Amino acid sequence: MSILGSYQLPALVNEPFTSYGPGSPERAQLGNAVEELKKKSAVNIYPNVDGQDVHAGDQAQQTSPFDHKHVLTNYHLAGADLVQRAISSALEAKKSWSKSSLHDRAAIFYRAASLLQNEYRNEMMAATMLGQGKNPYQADIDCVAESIDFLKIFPTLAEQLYKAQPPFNSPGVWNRSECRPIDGFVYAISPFNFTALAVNLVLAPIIVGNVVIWKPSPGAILSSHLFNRIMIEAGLPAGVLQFLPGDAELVTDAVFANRNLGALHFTGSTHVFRSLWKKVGDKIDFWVSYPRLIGETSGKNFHLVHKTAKVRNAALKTIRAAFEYQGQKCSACSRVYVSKSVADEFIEILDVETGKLTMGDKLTDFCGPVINSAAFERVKKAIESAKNDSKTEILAGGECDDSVGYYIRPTILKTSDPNSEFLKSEIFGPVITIYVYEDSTWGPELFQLIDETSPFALSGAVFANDRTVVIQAAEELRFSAGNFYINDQCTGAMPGHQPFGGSRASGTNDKAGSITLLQRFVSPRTIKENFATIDDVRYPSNYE
Ligand SMILES: NC(=O)c1ccc[n+]([C@@H]2O[C@H](COP(=O)([O-])OP(=O)(O)OC[C@H]3O[C@@H](n4cnc5c(N)ncnc54)[C@H](O)[C@@H]3O)[C@@H](O)[C@H]2O)c1
Ligand SMILES: N[C@@H](CCC=O)C(=O)O
Repeated sequence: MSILGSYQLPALVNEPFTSYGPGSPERAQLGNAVEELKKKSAVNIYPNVDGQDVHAGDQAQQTSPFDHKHVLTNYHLAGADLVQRAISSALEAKKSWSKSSLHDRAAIFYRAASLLQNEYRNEMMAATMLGQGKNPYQADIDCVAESIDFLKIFPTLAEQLYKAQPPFNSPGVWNRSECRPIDGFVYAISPFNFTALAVNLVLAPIIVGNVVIWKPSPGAILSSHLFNRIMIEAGLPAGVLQFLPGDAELVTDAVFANRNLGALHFTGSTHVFRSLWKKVGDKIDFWVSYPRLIGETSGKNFHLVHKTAKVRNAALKTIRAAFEYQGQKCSACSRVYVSKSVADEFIEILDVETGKLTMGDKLTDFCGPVINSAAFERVKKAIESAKNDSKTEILAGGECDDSVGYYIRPTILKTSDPNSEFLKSEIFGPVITIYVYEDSTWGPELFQLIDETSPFALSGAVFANDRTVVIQAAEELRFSAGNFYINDQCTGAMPGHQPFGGSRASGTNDKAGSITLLQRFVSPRTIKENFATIDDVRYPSNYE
């Protein structure tokens, strides 16, 4: 549409969290939606290309981690030919999408936000809860609040990006800058654990005029499919977003067989991102341009508790950070360094309060299952190895039961070895490891230990009342975490509040839902227009 006005985008307002408290109408409505989904027979889901479902050949299933006999979806897998077709028509769709106005794109995003806020809220909540193993609170902050925030914030961020213009103009000259989408198409690969992260992965490129080939996670097919439907209903033109569930390697190899890859937008584990980086690097002469590689990956996030900390506050927030959503947040706290002077009190609170956490599939349960059998076996193996480690004791939890769902009790380990494997590697489950430090080691020795024990640098927190201590930790741990918290848990970053991402082995730190992320998806063009004419080739300095 022609723009015959200087439009202003609506002011940003965060989507509030819903309480789902006892007796609330929203709890009742959600309960109905969950029961309805439980009773429903498995939904057939297909790759969606140009807005149309494509009945592909092979199939797979998404089961509920609460009950692995409950098949939520039978989904069809995209083959290599379909991937090529999807890329070709996405590139065709890009011809008009890249020229559309930001306001028209924004209107689609706002419409999608409204659909998610209203018509689709409970369906999306049920899909995220049963599909990804979340309770109402964890699902709400993810598939409703954070997803809507992404839908609303991206147009505003794109507007800010577009507004950045060259500050200098010589007399008679007008310099302009335009944010073209990048060459080719964007390939987005999403993780299972956050519906909102899939939203971020596909929408960041789209708002600035790119087209996206999306391979959703097998652990989040239902919620991903629903989000794709919402975007279609909101008016996203056919071909701009191609939804391609399928075998991860097959789809990726088919995508990487096309020379027009403009960017990889990935969220998931470090080892997968590294393997993808290598594949792209190995074919550097093949690509039309230099594919941009954007990845937010794993973490080994810390809480550092000083002797001046409010101990109960630190312990309770540690429980939330470690065990909410069964520790399956990339930001989850998985190692705690606690001062010897307060360690007994801290551990006692941790132990007592963790023991009270309920686990199951009721709406009121605090903990649920881990996502699948592979995750269950991985976490169980880590707990087994803790049992056999002479320097590690299990203070709480450790019980694993996959008879119905993939349940693992929140587990607290304590190690006397500052270089323990349990302080280094990501387990990605409800397991936390405590290391008690001597108060005398506070300072460079302790900071170096925290900084260098693990290769990751995603999130971390310091708990202390003494301001000099807070300042010292914030300074000395500057490169140990991309998201740093003071007297708060190291999870729960919100778009527009605490843009999220980490460096080192944790990723390229482009920050989900931020202007720095959008910058990765534009290829600026500078335009200089000169209103003056010349009639002599020489400059004054050329005259004798
Ligand atoms: N830093 C962040 O913002 C962030 C956010 C969420 C999750 N994570 C990380 O993600 C991990 C958990 O998520 P996950 O289990 O979905 O991760 P994952 O790496 O197993 O899978 C992520 C995506 O990659 C795909 N994939 C897997 N193997 C592939 C291959 N060989 N080629 C191409 N694609 C492949 C999967 O199908 C999925 O879509 C954890 O390590 C967590 O820390 C990081
Ligand atoms: N924004 C979320 C990201 C979690 C990643 O899996 C958090 O900070 O907890």
